Amino acid sequence: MSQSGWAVVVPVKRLTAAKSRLRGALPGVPHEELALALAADTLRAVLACPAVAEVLVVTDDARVAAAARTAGAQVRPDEPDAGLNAAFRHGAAGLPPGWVAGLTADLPALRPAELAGALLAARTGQAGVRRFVPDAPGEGTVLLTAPPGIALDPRFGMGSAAAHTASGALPLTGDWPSLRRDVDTAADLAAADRLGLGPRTAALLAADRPARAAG
Ligand SMILES: Nc1nc2c(ncn2[C@@H]2O[C@H](COP(=O)(O)OP(=O)(O)OP(=O)(O)O)[C@@H](O)[C@H]2O)c(=O)[nH]1
Ligand SMILES: C=C(OP(=O)(O)O)C(=O)O
Repeated sequence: MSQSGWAVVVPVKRLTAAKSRLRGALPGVPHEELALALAADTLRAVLACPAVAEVLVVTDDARVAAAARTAGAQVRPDEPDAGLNAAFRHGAAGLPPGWVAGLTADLPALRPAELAGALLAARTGQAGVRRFVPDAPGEGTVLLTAPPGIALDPRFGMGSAAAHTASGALPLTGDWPSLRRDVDTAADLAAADRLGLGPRTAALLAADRPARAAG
């Protein structure tokens, strides 16, 4: 990895269990295909971001792992298999010293330039502190960053924006709608569609159109 580039840790749950709140959003598409497409479009954007030197996917899902490797990411097993924050810690622990970010894998509208903008803001703000980008509603977190020598210390989960603030991280409040648009529900997916979806998720929405029209 280059001295100046970011290492980005992206955990992805097993597709059979992932994105349960989204189940049924596309009635004509198997749920696992939708969960895979969300992650693949997220990874595509991260890998296309010029500020990113290395992408580390933490997953136990064989299809996600294969797609991630093909796209150019590294893959680590989901150890100790103790949830999202443990997966972030595991991924970050295997990285050389440097700027580290943790990003959720449910950002199918993500634009590389918006991620680059947030990562730049994280580096140019107050020195020595963790920074985070809240999700669109403002209660969750999509991106958490740590400077060299500072642990990522992830507090993702319900109410994570408040948890990250309480842990000493500072919010980044730039205009990055595609970064903030995580997809948990059918309404979120529609909002991401309005922003402009990545190609894998867009193709599934197009394929599902007859099923939705019939329903
Ligand atoms: N590796 C790994 N990734 C996880 C785990 N839990 C969540 N993630 C990932 O973290 C991101 C944000 O998680 P959530 O929005 O809670 O996703 P989710 O658990 O798949 O969704 P729901 O079932 O609807 O709660 C998604 O990209 C998930 O794939 C986990 O235990 N291990
Ligand atoms: C994981 C998070 O939430 P959600 O499950 O809503 O994506 C979070 O915002 O930290």
